[in-house]
Amino acid sequence: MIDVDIRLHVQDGKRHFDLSACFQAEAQVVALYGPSGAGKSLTLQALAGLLRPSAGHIRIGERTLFDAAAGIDLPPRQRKLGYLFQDYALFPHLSVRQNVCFGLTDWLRRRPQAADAARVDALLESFGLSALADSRPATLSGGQRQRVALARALACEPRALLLDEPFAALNPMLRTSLRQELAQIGRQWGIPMVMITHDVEDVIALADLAFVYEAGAIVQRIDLHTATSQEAARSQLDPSRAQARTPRQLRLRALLGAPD
Ligand SMILES: Nc1ncnc2c1ncn2[C@@H]1O[C@H](COP(=O)(O)OP(=O)(O)OP(=O)(O)O)[C@@H](O)[C@H]1O
Repeated sequence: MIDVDIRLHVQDGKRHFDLSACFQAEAQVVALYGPSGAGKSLTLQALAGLLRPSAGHIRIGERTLFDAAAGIDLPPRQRKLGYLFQDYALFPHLSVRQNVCFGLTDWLRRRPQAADAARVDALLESFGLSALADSRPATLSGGQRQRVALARALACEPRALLLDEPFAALNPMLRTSLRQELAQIGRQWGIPMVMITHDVEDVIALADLAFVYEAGAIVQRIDLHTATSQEAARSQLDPSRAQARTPRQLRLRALLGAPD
């Protein structure tokens, strides 16, 4: 269960932005969807503990990560969340294995402990990265880089994964296959995910629940499963509807305000 109710103000000189985001979700994959500049990334940064809201609370499962009234504000590391940045933010001078290990080591302890090293090996194996373990990010394809970033985000055994536009850096052909991969990873690891996206197809392919953002607020909640069954019934009643997209896709695209 993810329970978010936050107010946040950011300012840069004369430019400022107010966010008021409130959502509750009991779902494997939650999408934050909406136009550029609507406040999705600020929400994700607040969840991760990189930005401090002025009011409200953030709870994931039994844990309170932030509660302004109770004076609770866990530092990012203690929040136990994996963060996948839009451009993956891999360290160019480190190998694939060192990138995946990064959160498990520090300046004093440069090598992971045996149990951590075994988990990293298992992660590299399950992400198909073992043969690339000693390679640098610059020599990898976009899909391989995404997998390294995901493996790194999972290495610390997070309670939830935060994904900022996980497919933005990929070409359209790769997007389709990596959406399926990400869905499989979510099921396999049983980790809830909060995903930012601009792309309706990401929402349709992956999300259980979507929250639509507009100008710093959430204006709509869409349950993708309910939408699917309603549309299935509708298409049986009216099979003459457009063929180019499935009825489910059309219904969801309409809900999300996407062009046909
Ligand atoms: N530190 C800051 N100071 C002032 N304004 C900021 C700051 N950080 C973000 N903003 C503004 O807040 C608004 C929301 O930003 P945010 O990054 O959350 O949007 P977004 O919905 O994630 O957009 P995108 O989909 O393009 O990433 C934007 O107009 C942005 O310019």
